[in-house]
Amino acid sequence: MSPIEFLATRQSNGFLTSPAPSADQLNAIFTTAIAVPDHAGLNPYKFHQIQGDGLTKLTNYYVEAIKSVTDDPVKIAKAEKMAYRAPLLIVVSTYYKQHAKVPKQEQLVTAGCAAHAIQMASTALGYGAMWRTGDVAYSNIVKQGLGISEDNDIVGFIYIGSKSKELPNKPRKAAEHFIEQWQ
Ligand SMILES: Cc1cc2nc3c(=O)[nH]c(=O)nc-3n(C[C@H](O)[C@H](O)[C@H](O)COP(=O)(O)O)c2cc1C
Repeated sequence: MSPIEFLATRQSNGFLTSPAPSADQLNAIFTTAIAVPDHAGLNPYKFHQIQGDGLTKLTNYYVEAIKSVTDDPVKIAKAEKMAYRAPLLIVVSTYYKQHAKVPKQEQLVTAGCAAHAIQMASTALGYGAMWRTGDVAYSNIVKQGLGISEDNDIVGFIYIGSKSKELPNKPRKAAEHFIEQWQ
């Protein structure tokens, strides 16, 4: 598959199981994450690599976060399972730096690019990956549990694992609908 074909046909896969990428593969994945465009080279991101007992610990924060906004037993039961959707979870958050020429929004974009790179590198290695957020991404309880300051943002939870199900290629819209030939 050509690089263009790879980029154009990428898709998420949330049907994930063990094994997760190996240590060497994870090193390769993180290497792509820190190779993204980054104005002034601020490295305005942090990655939490969470597996095993970490998923259990994170679940406690997920549940606490959901219980703080609802007492709906269905939502609480969902929160108890969420972290175990994959054997590996990478939480991508911002790590904003003060810089005269690089506003926070640019740093957020860089962190988003890093999240995309993590998903793409995982896909390139044959794994499935799914970028998720939801209430838990915007919860100070979860942020505090992970040691992320309130003034930073969780950009995404990237769930990664071996695909338990192959998905058919998703039809995409033609790109021309989104392009204006401006003169
Ligand atoms: C910032 C961000 C947050 C997302 N959060 C969720 C989410 O919480 N739940 C979900 O089902 N999909 C979420 N998605 C979308 C999926 O990751 C995925 O992109 C979407 O289902 C389309 O599938 P595709 O990537 O195969 O085109 C999010 C995507 C982005 C970029």
